[in-house]
Amino acid sequence: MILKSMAAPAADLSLLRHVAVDRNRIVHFKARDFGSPALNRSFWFNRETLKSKIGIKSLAPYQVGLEASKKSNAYPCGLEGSIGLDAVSEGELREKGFLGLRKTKLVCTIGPACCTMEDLERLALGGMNVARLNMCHGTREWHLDVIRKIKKLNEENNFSISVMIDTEGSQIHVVDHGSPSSVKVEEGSVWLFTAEQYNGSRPFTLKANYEGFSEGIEVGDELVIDGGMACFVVVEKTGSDLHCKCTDSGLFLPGAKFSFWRDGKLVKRNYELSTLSTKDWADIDFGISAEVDYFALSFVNHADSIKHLMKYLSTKTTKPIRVLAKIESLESLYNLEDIVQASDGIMVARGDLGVEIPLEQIPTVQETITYICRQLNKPVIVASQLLESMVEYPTPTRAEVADVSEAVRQYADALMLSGESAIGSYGQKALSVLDMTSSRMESWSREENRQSHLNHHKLGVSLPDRVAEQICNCAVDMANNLGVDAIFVYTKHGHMASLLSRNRPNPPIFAFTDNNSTRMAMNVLWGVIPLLVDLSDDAESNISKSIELMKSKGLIRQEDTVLVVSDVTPTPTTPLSFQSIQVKTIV
Ligand SMILES: Nc1ncnc2c1ncn2[C@@H]1O[C@H](COP(=O)(O)OP(=O)(O)O)[C@@H](O)[C@H]1O
Ligand SMILES: C=C(OP(=O)(O)O)C(=O)O
Ligand SMILES: [K+]
Ligand SMILES: [Mg+2]
Repeated sequence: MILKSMAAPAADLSLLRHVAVDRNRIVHFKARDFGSPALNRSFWFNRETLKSKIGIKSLAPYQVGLEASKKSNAYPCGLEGSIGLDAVSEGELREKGFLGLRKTKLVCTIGPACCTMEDLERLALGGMNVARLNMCHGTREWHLDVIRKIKKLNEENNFSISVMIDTEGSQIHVVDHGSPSSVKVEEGSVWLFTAEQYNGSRPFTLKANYEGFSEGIEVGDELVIDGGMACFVVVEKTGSDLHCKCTDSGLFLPGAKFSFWRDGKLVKRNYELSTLSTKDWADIDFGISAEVDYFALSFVNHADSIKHLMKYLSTKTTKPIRVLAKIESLESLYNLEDIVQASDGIMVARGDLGVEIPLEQIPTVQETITYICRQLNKPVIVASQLLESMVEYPTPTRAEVADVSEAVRQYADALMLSGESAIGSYGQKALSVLDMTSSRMESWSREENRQSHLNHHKLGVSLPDRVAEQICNCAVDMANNLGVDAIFVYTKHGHMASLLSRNRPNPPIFAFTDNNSTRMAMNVLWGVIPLLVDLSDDAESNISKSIELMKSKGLIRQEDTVLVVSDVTPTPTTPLSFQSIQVKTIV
């Protein structure tokens, strides 16, 4: 499939790394040099461009497919004005056509390395769908400033970037180890772990943030720093202080997290810490007043904390804010289905998960969580260390690219950057690596027809719910079998869009809504492109209006086929409302 290292005949193609053609007749060019923003991602050309640029002969095995293509995949520029589609999706659609739209959503953690207006704009143009603010770091003023910038960009540049607040949560960690940066730990050295105030004059002393940190811990227990950055054995316990001898040398990073192990199993100890601390509640209030779109709740152990927060939100604001549960503790894995059911979505927070479960279990746990989320129709974000080496280096390791590809192959809804964007020097490049890698894996999955192997647990209980679910399952089957260009759906709360997305269709799902919260919430749904439009009570007129608008902008064209899932408006003669699937060929 990949036509490797083609000798590029034209000078401006000399940077091409490889050329690939997929079965959708999309030709991908990859830049050799990530340094050029213009060549920083795959390119899609139509066959005319191909002929003139590199000579169609060199693509002989694919010529039939290319010639048979009923139209080029690139779209001409149309009229100005808004049709409720964000500028980035519109640009991508024009450049790449329907099948060129990336399905996997991208979340970027905003930190000091990417918080100017220009940085945020570049991330938006690079494909960021959601900006994540981690309340573990920075002040509320700093976060508010970022939120305001994002909202301004959304308004002025017609972007659609959602804002996510990620709570600090209650977790035991090191607050002071005597140095502002990392400290090397030598094998055999004995360290004092204490919750007491520590003046920094004693060497080998660490202060923990919670006085009960050593409750239930015994001499002989193993103490693991950050999931393996260094290991100790507890050699003495005096009061709540622990004297620990290093058995495996390594590093203490600022804010290092630690876990205790006995007989190869995690020692459970911090249940009494509530998932939401006093500071977290204040951060939640901050998020409500800043009108964010999602809360990601750290260290959720039980569904109750999600329900509690949702109830609180319903009394505090009329704007729906979606609540995502971060799966990052051993305890949460015991209650996984309940947590997934209770939340609006999940984040596989592999950073802290790796402190609580053995690292080799993370890939299978990730796959299980991703699977359960799709079964229960909840979006899932795979997070942490996807491209960790890019915090420092301009290219990822091969293994990191393989990790990203695996998450996409598992059909995760979204991928997240942490330090890569927050503090790294190559945040935009990291984003473009996610963009390229996910696009490539998505097209491979389509070629392999992998989504046909997805089988689904039945969700609906009531008849209307079961009907909606069946309509969406069948609609996706039809859309794939007919090879339609796009799916259109009209949705108030995003439910129908999510039921379509759950089936991971080949064509993109254009989800029209008149509710801005729904629009922003759909930014984490796989393959869904949200559009904010005025919707009337007349479903048929909504359909024709949206098709006409898209057509007038040159975004859909004659011969394009659209599969439309919509409600049918009740009339005096047919007072029942029901849903329909229609296939429309644009004339
Ligand atoms: N708002 C911020 N201010 C300063 N530094 C930040 C901010 N957000 C993130 N960072 C930095 O980026 C790193 C990676 O982000 P993240 O994964 O969210 O946090 P952590 O590593 O604490 O789990 C953090 O360790 C921190 O150094
Ligand atoms: C995403 C995570 O949470 P945080 O960065 O807040 O620790 C994680 O632990 O992987
Ligand atoms: K956090
Ligand atoms: Mg975490």
